[in-house]
Amino acid sequence: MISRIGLYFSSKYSTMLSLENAKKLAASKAVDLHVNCGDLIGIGSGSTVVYAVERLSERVKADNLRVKCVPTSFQARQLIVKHNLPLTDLEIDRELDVCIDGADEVDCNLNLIKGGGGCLLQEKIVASCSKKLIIIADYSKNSKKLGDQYKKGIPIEVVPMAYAPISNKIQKAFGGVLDLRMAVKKAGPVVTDNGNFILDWREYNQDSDWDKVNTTLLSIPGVVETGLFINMASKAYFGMEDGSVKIQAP
Ligand SMILES: O=C(CO)[C@H](O)[C@H](O)COP(=O)(O)O
Repeated sequence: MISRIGLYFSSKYSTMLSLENAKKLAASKAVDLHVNCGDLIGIGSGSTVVYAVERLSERVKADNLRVKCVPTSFQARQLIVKHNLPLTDLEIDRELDVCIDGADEVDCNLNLIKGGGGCLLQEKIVASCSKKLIIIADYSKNSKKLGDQYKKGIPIEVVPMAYAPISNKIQKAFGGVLDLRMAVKKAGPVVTDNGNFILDWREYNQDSDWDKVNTTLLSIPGVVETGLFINMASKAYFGMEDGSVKIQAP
């Protein structure tokens, strides 16, 4: 089901909305509609989540909203701390009301590619402990099939010593190309918050049964988690170029 929440910006924004403004629009709308006083919230990772935390912080100050936040990454933890929001974890709070997170791509069935920022493992754990996963994104993330928009590949977090045989196994089972994600401003590969490597899987079959593929990938020894979030999202909010918010629900 897809719906639109009217035009929020008048003449001032009559030109096309930038990606940053679209992210902000989606993030604010999702926080306003899905966060209630007393909630335990999972805080996702990435550039769109920055706007969600800013909106949360505004509501805490303006409306005396009481919330506690569980981060999905080092970046998310820093955001929570920067905005003086109460920090908690899954040892203390095991079931969360809502998790708000970004995505690299959202298909027409609300299946997601995540992990472009390398934080997929903790994101998936926190989302799995939340009653609902709300996705916030700009219009460029909205697609029909996984791979239509996001061309960098499906991120797969792996134990470092196993990255080469895992690449071979995936290539043999499903085809495509696997790249070991390399760091920028550091020699060698990206090392995740959990001390693992990331393989980005490109040129896969876009018509795959993603649930099955995900299960098969997870059965390979050394695969820690995949960036395929299948049947996990409750709703996605997209900030659109025309200043509206598109809501996608199952
Ligand atoms: O999965 C993620 C990080 O690992 C992010 O949610 C995803 O990459 C989207 O990020 P952004 O909001 O910057 O577009």
